[in-house]
Order: sequence, then structure tokens, then C-alpha cells
Amino acid sequence: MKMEEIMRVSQLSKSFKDKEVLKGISFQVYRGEVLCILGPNGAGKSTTINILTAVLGSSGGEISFKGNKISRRLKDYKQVLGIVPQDIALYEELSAEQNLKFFASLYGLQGKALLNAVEEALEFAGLTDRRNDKVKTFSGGMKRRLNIACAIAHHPELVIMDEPTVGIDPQSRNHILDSIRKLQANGMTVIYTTHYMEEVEAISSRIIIMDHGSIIAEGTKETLKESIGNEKCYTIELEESRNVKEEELFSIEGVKSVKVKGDILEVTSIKGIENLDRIIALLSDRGEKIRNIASEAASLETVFLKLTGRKLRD
Ligand SMILES: Nc1ncnc2c1ncn2[C@@H]1O[C@H](COP(=O)(O)OP(=O)(O)OP(=O)(O)O)[C@@H](O)[C@H]1O
Repeated sequence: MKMEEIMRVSQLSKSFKDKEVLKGISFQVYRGEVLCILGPNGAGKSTTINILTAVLGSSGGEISFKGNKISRRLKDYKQVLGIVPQDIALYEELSAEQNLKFFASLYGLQGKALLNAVEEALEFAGLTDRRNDKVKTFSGGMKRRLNIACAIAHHPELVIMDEPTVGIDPQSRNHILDSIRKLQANGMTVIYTTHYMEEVEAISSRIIIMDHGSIIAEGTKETLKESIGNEKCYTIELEESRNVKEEELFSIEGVKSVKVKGDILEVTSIKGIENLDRIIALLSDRGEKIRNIASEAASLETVFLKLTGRKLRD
């Protein structure tokens, strides 16, 4: 499938006084994808997002949207953009419906189109039955959902979200992740920053990993995992007997290391070499009884650890 470029960021830099926060980052965004920007606190994610949404000016570099520099067509660009900021921006004294009407009307929607957009957005947020309640009576998760609904009611082409699930309950978080999949199914493009690995696993089409103001890796979940680890690990739980010799396992093609921890045998093996059946055959040949086998590939967490030398959440 040919990917259509919708946005191009070239050599984007930003300094606050003499502190260089973005060090000339470049990347593309393709239509219909969910691009996750992953990085620890202070990596420069919010600064990037704030520049992409034209809230903040850059110190250097260029951003083009559908071939035009955004600075030249700022009004048109903002019209097709949906922005979900890190902090909730809603009117507490207004109802869900009134908030939606207000935000959608900022994008020029009126009359029937406005009413339809509000109806659709209420449903999207799962708040149709709470439409007339004031926002101040809502839980954190409901506010987050409404915040997102306000950003997408006008059907933007590109939705930019800055850590929209921070500090909310798991149910609302799942609702938000589901709704991002829905946005994508409806043809929208999403840029999403997070420091939660599970979210990246759940929704990303592509990932950019940032650290200290630079992009340190880019790819899909699969390519990133492959780039660092071409190993898999079998955890084999045995009944008590211990007849098998470690060196015997090394005679099987692909086996790189064997560790024995009590009744557990940990075997790392090169990915792509299908040898589990041979391992099992050898074990049963030696009279071992297998209780359980689990196989695990490298995770995004390990990718991050290898690239930066530290955990994502310290
Ligand atoms: N207005 C500012 N003035 C000075 N320094 C700033 C300003 N805004 C951000 N920074 C610094 O820039 C760096 C990057 O911050 P940024 O908020 O972009 O990181 P982040 O990856 O979004 O982190 P978080 O997950 O905490 O939001 C940090 O060191 C931060 O202290």
C-alpha cells in the first residue's frame, strides 16, 4: 500500500534561552496512521506538539502540511486540525453539550451541521445521557473524553493529542484507546504522545522514540522490536526430575543460552529458527515432564532500554 504523506517536519529545533530542547528533528506523517511519539518526561514531546499545533514558534526548521508550509497557510491549517492538549480545556460551568457547541462553532459549524456534529461527538464520548450535566460534575475520565470530543467534532483531518490518558481510570483509558481506533477507521490521521508502552502497543501504526530532544528510533512495533532483538525466550517449567544436560540443548540449532532456575529452564534462541519441537523432543527423550511452556519476543520496553540505557518510567 502506498502511503500518502500528509505532513513533513524538517530539522525542527527549539531553544529556551540557551537550553536546546529540540535538536533538529525530522519526520513524516502519513494519512490514516496513528503516529505515536514515545519518550520519557522532558524528552521534548510536548514542545514538538506545541510547535506542530502552532501554539509555539520554533527556533528553526520547517513544517509542511500537504505540501504547504503551515506558517504560510496558518488559518487553513488550523481549520483541519484537532487539538487535544495535555491539560483539560473545558468550561466547568457549562454542560457537555454547551461545551461541544462552543468548540465546534469556533470552526465555523452552524445550524444543522453544528447540531449533527454535537450529537455525533456526544455519542463518540459516550456522554449522550449526560449531555445536560455541567462539566464540574464529571469524573476525570469523562472530562478527558469530552475534551477529545470537543477536538474532533468538526471532523479534522489531523488530530494531535498530548498524553490524553494521564491520570485517568482504566475504563476511560480503554474508551479513549477505542475511540482513537474509531477515528482512524473514519480516515483521520492521529499524532499521539505518551510515555505508556501499553498504549503504543495497542494503537500505533508507527512509532517515533524521542530522548533528549532527538529522535533516537523510528519504525513500527515489529521493526523496532526486530531492530534490537533477534532473540526469543522460552520459559519451560519442568516436573522435578533433572536428567537433561544443558550442553545437550546447545546442540539444537538456534539455541544461544540455557539457564536453569529450580524447575524452570530458560532457553534463548534465535528468532526465525523453529526449534521448539526439537527442544521438546529432547526433553521428553531424557524423561523430563513439561508442565508449561511460554515463549516471549523482545518487548518495546526492551527496545527502549537498549536504546537509552534506562527504563521509560523511572
Ligand atoms: N517554556 C519553557 N522554558 C524553559 N524550558 C522549557 C519550557 N518548556 C519546556 N521546557 C524544557 O524543555 C524540555 C522538554 O520539555 P517537554 O515538555 O517538551 O518534554 P515532554 O517530553 O513533553 O515531557 P512530559 O512528558 O513531561 O510532558 C524539558 O527539559 C523542559 O523543562
